[in-house]
Amino acid sequence: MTEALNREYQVCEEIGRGRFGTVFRCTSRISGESFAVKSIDKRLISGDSLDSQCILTEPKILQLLTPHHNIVQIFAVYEDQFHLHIVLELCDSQDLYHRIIDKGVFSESESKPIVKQLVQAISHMHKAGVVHRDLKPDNILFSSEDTVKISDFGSADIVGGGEVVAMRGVVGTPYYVAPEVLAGMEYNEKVDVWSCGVILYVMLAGFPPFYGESVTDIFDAVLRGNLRFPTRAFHSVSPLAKDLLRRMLSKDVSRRFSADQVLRHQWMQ
Ligand SMILES: Nc1ncnc2c1ncn2[C@@H]1O[C@H](COP(=O)(O)OP(=O)(O)OP(=O)(O)O)[C@@H](O)[C@H]1O
Repeated sequence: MTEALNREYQVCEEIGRGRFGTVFRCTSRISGESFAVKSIDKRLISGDSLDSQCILTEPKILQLLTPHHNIVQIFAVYEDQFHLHIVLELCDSQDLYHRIIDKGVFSESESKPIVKQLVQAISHMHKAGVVHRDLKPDNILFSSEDTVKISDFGSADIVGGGEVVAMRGVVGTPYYVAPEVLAGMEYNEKVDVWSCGVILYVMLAGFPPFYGESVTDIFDAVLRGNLRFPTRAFHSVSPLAKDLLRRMLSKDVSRRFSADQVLRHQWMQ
């Protein structure tokens, strides 16, 4: 562990592991307050790879976006020859992925406050020219029972000075990734609205809108983008919720809602 980190924080138990690092709970030696610290061993990542760009992108983007009530706050970065330590707001309430597994299905009134906070954070990101590109329930953390915090900006990118322009490159997770990304086309910030639409659908239905037995089948289903609302899962879902889902999951990017349009939709009121 980097000496400077140890001087300021007492590093405690491991709370998670990702592709690039291990996350520990830590406490400030001054205030006694708890935080999370994501520690990356730079020796495990080859110098000029895409992965090494990812680890440096995350603190840079978090610094750009902080503070926002629904984005994990960054407090400090410590770097030495071998390690990068990112001190973050501690989000120790169950993440959305595990909530979905435990609950199965959310009612509209249960999903609304979660999705609203999510879209408020997405709108803030997009205004700053940041596209997350990997929104999925595993990256939606909670700092308390009902406060959403978007995390894991390792796949995010900054595009233009607050102006989001066209991007390329396949980034994301099969069920949640937008069709234009898979098609290898240029894409923009609306890929995050698509992913958020998939998240809302999964919460209301208990299963994803575009499904397949293998990764290739999932990709094919996403590319077809044939949105259905099976009666067994949607019989009690309101027409307004379905209307919003259609607008968030529009294959035609120009017709797909922006984050601000989603926030203004009647279902959100
Ligand atoms: N601020 C935080 N507070 C509490 N737990 C966190 C925090 N950030 C991350 N974690 C936990 O640590 C785990 C690893 O997080 P990390 O961001 O390194 O990777 P990841 O989300 O699994 O994504 P990837 O491997 O795609 O980068 C997460 O699954 C989460 O459970």
